[in-house]
Parts: sequence; C-alpha cells; structure tokens
Amino acid sequence: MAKGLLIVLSGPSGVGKGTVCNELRRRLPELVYSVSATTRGPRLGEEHGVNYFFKTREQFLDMIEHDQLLEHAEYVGNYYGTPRDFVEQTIENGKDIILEIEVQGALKVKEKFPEGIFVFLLPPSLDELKGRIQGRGTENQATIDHRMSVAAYEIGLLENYDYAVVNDEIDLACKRIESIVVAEHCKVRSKAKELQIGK
Ligand SMILES: Nc1nc2c(ncn2[C@@H]2O[C@H](COP(=O)(O)OP(=O)(O)O)[C@@H](O)[C@H]2O)c(=O)[nH]1
Ligand SMILES: Nc1ncnc2c1ncn2[C@@H]1O[C@H](COP(=O)(O)OP(=O)(O)O)[C@@H](O)[C@H]1O
Repeated sequence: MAKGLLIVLSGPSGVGKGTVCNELRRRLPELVYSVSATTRGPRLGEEHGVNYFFKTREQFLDMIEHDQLLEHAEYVGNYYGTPRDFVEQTIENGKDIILEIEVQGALKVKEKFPEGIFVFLLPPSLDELKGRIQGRGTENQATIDHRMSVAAYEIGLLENYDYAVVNDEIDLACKRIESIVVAEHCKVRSKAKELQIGK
C-alpha cells in the first residue's frame, strides 16, 4: 500500500490556520489531523484531545524523555509537540495527515520527512494579521505584541516551504490547499507507488 502524504501547515499567529483547518475538515473528510500536546492553557471552547492534549510542564518533559514526540518547540513561553506514533501509523496506513505546527517544529519534521509537503499560510498584509489576532480576542496586548514580533521571524523562513498560500478569503485559501493535495497525489512518484508500477 502507498504511504499517505504528510502535510505541514505553518503560519503566523492569527493568519487563520485554525479556521482554514476547520473548513478543510469539512471539505476533505478523509484527511487526518494530528492533535498536538501543549503546555498552553485551554482557550474558551477548546477541548482536551480535540484541539490539543493539554499537559503540565512535567508531563510534557516526560513525553520528550520517552521519545513520544516527533518534534517539539517552545513558542511564546509554552511547549508544543507532535505525538509521534499517531503520525507514523496514519501514514503507514496510507492516509494523509496534516500537522498544524510552527516553523521550528516544521524544520525538524523536514529533516525526518524530506518527502513531506510544507505549506505556509500568509496574511494579505501585516496590518490585516494584527487586526485578526486582536479581533479573535483570546490574547492580552503583551502576548499579541510578542506573537507579532515572532511573525516577522516566521515569515522570514518562508523559503524553506514548498507552497505559499495567502489566506485572503477562507474559501480561496482552502481551494488552494485542496489543489495542492490533489496535485501531490498526481505526482508520478506517488502514482507509481499507489499503482505499484515502475521502480
Ligand atoms: N512545533 C509545534 N508547533 C505547534 C504544535 N501545535 C501547534 N503549534 C504551533 O504553535 C503556535 C501557537 O499555537 P496556539 O497557541 O494554538 O496559537 P494560534 O496559532 O495563535 O492559534 C502556532 O504556530 C501553532 O501552529 C506542535 O505540535 N509543534
Ligand atoms: N480569510 C480570513 N478573513 C478574515 N478573517 C479571518 C480569515 N481567516 C481567519 N480569520 C479570523 O482571524 C482570526 C484568527 O484566526 P485563527 O484561525 O484563530 O488563526 P491561527 O490559528 O492562525 O492563529 C479569527 O478571528 C478568524 O475568524
């Protein structure tokens, strides 16, 4: 059986990663989502095991020690990491999986899975980005400022990604990502494995 695609989606805070992923869940029901572990506290409406596995710092460090994370990174004072087994099993089972993770983690995944598809979600402008984080109303001003300063660094790493998708309108951004998934499945490399032809 051909392996599934590993898709990494990154982008600055407030660009719309969560919103786009929710919409993609509806449009691409076959696509599997990796649920990350984090030491960040839950926001209103976020559920353990659905949005994140919410962990204490000790529990998180224990996961690192037992090699349970494919990658992890510190972002604006909290740890975030991708549970390894779920990702590896999903790909082995021939299903596509999407990891919504920040840039340092994405670069580590690229070292381990160079065949992964790396997609960066861009805002139409930095002003619009700031407006979206503020509009979401989940962070205080100091955290917003911190996240905006990280955004410039993150966008500077764009050239490590395969695709840049502007999230001007949710519908268009989702269509672009859907097109990427379709195109990647049509690559000769993938097709040959799927059909068990060629080398
Ligand atoms: N490296 C890494 N980053 C993650 C992981 N899960 C989430 N992130 C990223 O951590 C950052 C902060 O996430 P979050 O606190 O939910 O804030 P939001 O992106 O503003 O909604 C975002 O860039 C996420 O993509 C993970 O497992 N590993
Ligand atoms: N294309 C878009 N146009 C306008 N607002 C958007 C768009 N995409 C997302 N948003 C809004 O921007 C805010 C941040 O989106 P969110 O998905 O939480 O971002 P992220 O997960 O990247 O931090 C939310 O209030 C969301 O409704």
